[in-house]
Amino acid sequence: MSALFVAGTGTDVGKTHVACALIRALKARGLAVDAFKPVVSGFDPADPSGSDPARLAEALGDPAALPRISPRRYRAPLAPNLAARLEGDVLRIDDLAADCRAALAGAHDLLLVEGAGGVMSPLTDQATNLDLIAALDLPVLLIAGSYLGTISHVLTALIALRARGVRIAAIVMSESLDAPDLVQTADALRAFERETPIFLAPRDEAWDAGELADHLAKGF
Ligand SMILES: Nc1ncnc2c1ncn2[C@@H]1O[C@H](COP(=O)(O)OP(=O)(O)OP(=O)(O)O)[C@@H](O)[C@H]1O
Ligand SMILES: C[C@H](N)[C@H](N)CCCCCC(=O)O
Ligand SMILES: [Mg+2]
Repeated sequence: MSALFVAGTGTDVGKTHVACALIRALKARGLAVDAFKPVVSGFDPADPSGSDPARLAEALGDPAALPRISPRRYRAPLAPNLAARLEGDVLRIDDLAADCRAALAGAHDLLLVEGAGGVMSPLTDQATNLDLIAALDLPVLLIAGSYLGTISHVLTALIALRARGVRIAAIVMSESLDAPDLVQTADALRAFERETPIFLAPRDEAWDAGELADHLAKGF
């Protein structure tokens, strides 16, 4: 195992939620897991508790890891390049890729790299999450919601990823609020996507990512 890029079909679909559950499941299986989110926006330094890096750090069991997990943290809840510019920073894809490569060089069985927004969301003024995924040549764990409309978003993301030769390790459909039936939606997606395994993440306190962890532990 080495690293997975946790990409979303959009923002707020469940990337961090699934990544945290996967971290817990892999740690429970004795694997050395780490996480990295190259840039986070919507980050409140006065109250970082609900932020992506804080949640990832908590799942790792290392709350002090927050600044290491996300070295580039911006306040505005906007695309990273816009949020950074409001604070006088200009994000460059080469810098983000270099940060990710440094994290990849760390000691772990598996590193989860979480993007920002969806596959085609901008990270810089000229580069998207997909450009970073391609630059790093990482396989993707694609996270989708289960809201009405998600099937188009998943299939579109898959086309974009495959157009750049990106390998997809698995798809996780994370149950959205006020959404149609999760199982029915996943079955409807499977009718169009037969190549990649699709795992469900129901909105259930008892759910854990054990099945996904076991699948990934076999290699991807
Ligand atoms: N399966 C689920 N069960 C319970 N809560 C969920 C589930 N999926 C997502 N959520 C909740 O939905 C919200 C958005 O999820 P999350 O923060 O993981 O999205 P994201 O894709 O990481 O967003 P961003 O693009 O900001 O990184 C969070 O409050 C999260 O806890
Ligand atoms: C602030 C939010 N939670 C994410 N971190 C950033 C989402 C950027 C989406 C950009 C876009 O695709 O329009
Ligand atoms: Mg997130």
